[in-house]
Amino acid sequence: MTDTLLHIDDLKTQFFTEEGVVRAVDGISFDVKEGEIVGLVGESGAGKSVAAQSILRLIDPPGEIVGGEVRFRDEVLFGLEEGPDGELRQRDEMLSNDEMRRRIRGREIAIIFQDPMESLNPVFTVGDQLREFIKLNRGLSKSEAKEEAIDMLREVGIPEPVERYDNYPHQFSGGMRQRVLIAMALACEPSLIIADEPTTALDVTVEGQILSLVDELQDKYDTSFIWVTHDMGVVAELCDRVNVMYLGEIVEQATVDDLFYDTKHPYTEALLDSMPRPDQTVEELNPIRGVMPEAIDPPRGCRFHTRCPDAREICTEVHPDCREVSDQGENTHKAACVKHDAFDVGYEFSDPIEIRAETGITGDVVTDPQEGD
Ligand SMILES: Nc1ncnc2c1ncn2[C@@H]1O[C@H](COP(=O)(O)OP(=O)(O)OP(=O)(O)O)[C@@H](O)[C@H]1O
Ligand code: NI
Repeated sequence: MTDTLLHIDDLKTQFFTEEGVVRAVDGISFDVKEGEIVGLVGESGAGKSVAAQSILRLIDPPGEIVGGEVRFRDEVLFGLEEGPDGELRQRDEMLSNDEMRRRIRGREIAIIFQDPMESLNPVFTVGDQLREFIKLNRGLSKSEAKEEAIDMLREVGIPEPVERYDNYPHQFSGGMRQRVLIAMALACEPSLIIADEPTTALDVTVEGQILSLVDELQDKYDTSFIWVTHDMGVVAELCDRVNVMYLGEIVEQATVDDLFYDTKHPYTEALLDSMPRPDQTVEELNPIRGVMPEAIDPPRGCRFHTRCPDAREICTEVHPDCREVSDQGENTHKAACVKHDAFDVGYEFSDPIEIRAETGITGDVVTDPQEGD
């Protein structure tokens, strides 16, 4: 059996804005096992980045993690409990900000962002930045750290690493800069790397090269990954297991094969239908109808019902949790859709609903007319 590295339970992160409370991450649970690549997939605004940042407690005001638990091995990265006054407070075992900074971030869990220029300083050479990072985090001497930095550049496929060491970030292409960030992430041999759409800005060829590099490095170092993407093609190529996110929630959770060949949630189906495939012409592509409602005022019942082709009256009333829907055993395939027997709320006797016209063709943002809960 493989061990659980990261355990996320009912995690909630909100932004307290003037317009109201944005429920960006609204009770998600998933695990990452040792050596596994776990996908977090969904449309823009689903809450993927906020989820990724919440794991490392990188949420700034007006945002706040308001509930749930994040465990890394046997350490509590985030956890609340009810105090004697009935108010929620941080648990004693929860790591301090200082411990998060010194022991966890970068060393145990590294994060790679979409835009490398945000993580690389334009006024220092790529080599110097990598060397300083390694020196600081691994307590090596300057010359040892430089040697290690050059090795890492070679490892991630930068040609002529000795010469490239002295280049500035702007002298690197986008793909090469992402390779540098991967080198930086790997430099402390973390157990987990969280990658937030690092290949989205790259063209498909370069993206393909980076994905195979990650695959290779993952094999070699046995690093676990959380790979954030909106692209089901990337999921298919890279991931072992997948979590599909919609409006702050995980609506389906399965192995890649089960997700693609035994899809259980209509939203996942819609995502897969909208993905270009070699056996399809462009005309056959089916974009998902409508746009995702705002996380500030999510629809009642199932949050996807305003866009769902399978929606019935019951879907406007019952808010489904993400539960086991396969008969293959526990924790194999979960979905948050009441059309499955596991829910037993009378879906089959419920009337289909007309999807309101404005959610369809025009693509207007739908805010639910019903008052929130
Ligand atoms: N600083 C902030 N203040 C207010 N709302 C925020 C803030 N950051 C994120 N949000 C909101 O949280 C929700 C989730 O955003 P998030 O960036 O996690 O989405 P995403 O799935 O990563 O999308 P994308 O694919 O575009 O990166 C969105 O509704 C977004 O508007
Ligand atoms: Ni994002």
